[in-house]
Amino acid sequence: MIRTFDEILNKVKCGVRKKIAVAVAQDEPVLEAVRDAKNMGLADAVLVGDKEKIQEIANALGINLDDFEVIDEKDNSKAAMKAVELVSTKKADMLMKGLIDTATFLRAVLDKEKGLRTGRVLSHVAVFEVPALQRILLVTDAAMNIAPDLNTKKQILENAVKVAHAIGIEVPKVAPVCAVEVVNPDMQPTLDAAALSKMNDRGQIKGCIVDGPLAIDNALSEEAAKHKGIKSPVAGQADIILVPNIETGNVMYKTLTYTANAKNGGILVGAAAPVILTSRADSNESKLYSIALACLVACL
Ligand SMILES: CCCC(=O)OP(=O)(O)O
Repeated sequence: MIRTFDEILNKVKCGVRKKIAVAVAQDEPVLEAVRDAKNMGLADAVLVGDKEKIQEIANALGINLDDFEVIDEKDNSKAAMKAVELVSTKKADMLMKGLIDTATFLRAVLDKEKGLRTGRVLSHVAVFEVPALQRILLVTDAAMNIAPDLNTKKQILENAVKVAHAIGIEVPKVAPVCAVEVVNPDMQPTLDAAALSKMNDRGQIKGCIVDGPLAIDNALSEEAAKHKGIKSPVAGQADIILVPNIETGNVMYKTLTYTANAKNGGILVGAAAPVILTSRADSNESKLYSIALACLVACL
């Protein structure tokens, strides 16, 4: 069983160094992460952003910019578009969000002409190493889909299963979480959770075990499930938490990061290339883990 990001980093051995296009690269943790990814042989990077600021930060960190291509673009929207274009024209293999808000970054990713749309649902998959848990935990979707319907949730779930498989979780257990563990016709997420579970039973969703609705306590804790008398193949053992909406996902992401001492990484799946997407406030370590996840998915 995969328990740590160190194990995930050790798995990234597909041989070919990837190239990352970083949108708005003038940020300390971003530059530290791309430096470390380069030193570890994972990836090279093209840095798009304010060249003077990038140089200033690189000097302070002792990073030699000769090791990186730098494209000067001071406007954040244009820098994001330029980085996306590098990926869509195959000059880079993957895209990375730098010091730019998620909405502006995603506008470039979704640009109809130059963006990275594929026709599939794009969704965010966050991966956590939580000290209180004995396993790696995936949470989806904390950043992209605002209020997904059943069909979108199915595809979000499938994107997360793909990442779980890449990490080495062979048959991930998926908990579509809600506020209650029973189907309540007045609570749409419970209806969707039940439908996703039945779709999994009938082979419409493959490569995983889905069971819900579950609440977050009995998805994560066997004791809580036992105490509430819930019998489920997923209860207490969930590898993937499928949240009902972006608010739940984003709050869970930041709560785990800031109060549970969790390590995290995150990527967007379903685009024409892997997209490294963390919070601006996440650490350099978190951004490095996200690069590793993107490399793993790119090797599929
Ligand atoms: C995956 C989290 C996305 C997010 O909330 O980013 P920001 O904190 O930079 O807005």
